[in-house]
Amino acid sequence: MPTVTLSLGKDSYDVHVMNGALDRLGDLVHRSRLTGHAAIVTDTTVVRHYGERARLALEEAGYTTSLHVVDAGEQSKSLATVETLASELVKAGVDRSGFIVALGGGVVGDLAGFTASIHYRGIPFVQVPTTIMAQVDSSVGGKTAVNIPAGKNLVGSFHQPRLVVVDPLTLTTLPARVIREGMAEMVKHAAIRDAAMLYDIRALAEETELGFTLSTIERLPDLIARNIAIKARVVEEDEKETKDVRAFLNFGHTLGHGIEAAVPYGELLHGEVVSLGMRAALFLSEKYAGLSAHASEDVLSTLKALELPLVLPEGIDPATALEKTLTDKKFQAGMIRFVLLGALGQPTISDDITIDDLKEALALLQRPA
Ligand SMILES: NC(=O)c1ccc[n+]([C@@H]2O[C@H](COP(=O)([O-])OP(=O)(O)OC[C@H]3O[C@@H](n4cnc5c(N)ncnc54)[C@H](O)[C@@H]3O)[C@@H](O)[C@H]2O)c1
Ligand SMILES: O=C(O)C(=O)C[C@@H](O)[C@H](O)[C@H](O)COP(=O)(O)O
Ligand SMILES: [Zn+2]
Repeated sequence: MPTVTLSLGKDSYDVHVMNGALDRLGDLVHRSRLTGHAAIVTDTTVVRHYGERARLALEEAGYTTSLHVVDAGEQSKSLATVETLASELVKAGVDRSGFIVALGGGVVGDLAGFTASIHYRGIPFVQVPTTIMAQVDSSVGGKTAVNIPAGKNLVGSFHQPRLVVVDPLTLTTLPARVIREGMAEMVKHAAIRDAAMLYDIRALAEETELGFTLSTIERLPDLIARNIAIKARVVEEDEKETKDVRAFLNFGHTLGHGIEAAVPYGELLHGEVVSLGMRAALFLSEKYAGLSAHASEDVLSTLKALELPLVLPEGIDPATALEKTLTDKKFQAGMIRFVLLGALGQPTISDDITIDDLKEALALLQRPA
């Protein structure tokens, strides 16, 4: 099975990618030397598909388990859910020798990871991602967070998982919209580190007509592992985002997060706003960083092949999106740190983007691509 190792000193861990890995979860967890009670955190949709299999795999390896189910969707990434979950963990008898297993998409991973980072001042957790978004991006790297009304991911922590177990076969039950939005982060990885991958993503989009068949899934582990490796190398270089390297993973996210927070959380999926944010960032990259129109088109055509949004949906007020963008974490000392591309695979960070530039980019998003 492809295994990607994140080398982060005492916080190093493996990401195993294998069709069927879910049924080997107990064994893999055991090999990572975790002991104690396994508290499985999942959502109302994922529990129906994979809850029992995860529980069984852990119990067969000798773990006691409990199941903690939150509502499916972005609205569960909240401080209120953290409090409910933490109370449930206490009630279930999860003590400091226990650990959390985050079984689900990026919402469950971010929420469960954040809870693990503060519960009893920190317990270990394992990521078992079940969406493309979570398998190629959110389960790796240790960023955990919840949203608050002021903005996306504004309350969070860095807490690396002890282990990540990726089973691409779990993607067979994903709705097409969730597949598409997850692949936006693959496009991001391609844009910042691996331009050739744009062709593979387009081929996959055409071949599957956006629903994964079993024969496609057979080929997914390599593509997923390639994305994880891109992210792993960036995280190893700049784990806590202090060196202007990890911020590259935020390509398309600054305006994206503003747009995401401009409507009730969950109305637009994360990958959808990253698609919009990437169109805006490509425009600003052409204007300020010398990105060629041809390179820009390469990325845009991939987003189009995935049928991801490139125009602001009706009902999104650009002024609200701008206001929410101005509270993004990338603002420091009143200046926005914006990720641009000088060329495909060559991201840079600019401090020169002004509010007028952001307004111009939002105006662009109201015109057809
Ligand atoms: N921490 C990070 O580095 C990082 C990176 C990228 C995204 N994120 C966060 O991830 C979140 C988005 O994650 P997401 O796109 O996975 O959304 P999600 O977790 O809400 O999952 C999308 C939907 O798919 C359902 N689902 C999950 N797995 C399924 C399966 N196998 N079969 C059927 N249905 C399934 C879920 O119940 C949900 O309704 C956002 O909050 C975003 O901010 C975090
Ligand atoms: O891991 C990272 O670093 C990323 O930026 C990955 C992003 O895809 C992800 O959406 C992340 O949660 C955004 O981080 P934030 O610090 O902007 O909240
Ligand atoms: Zn993201």
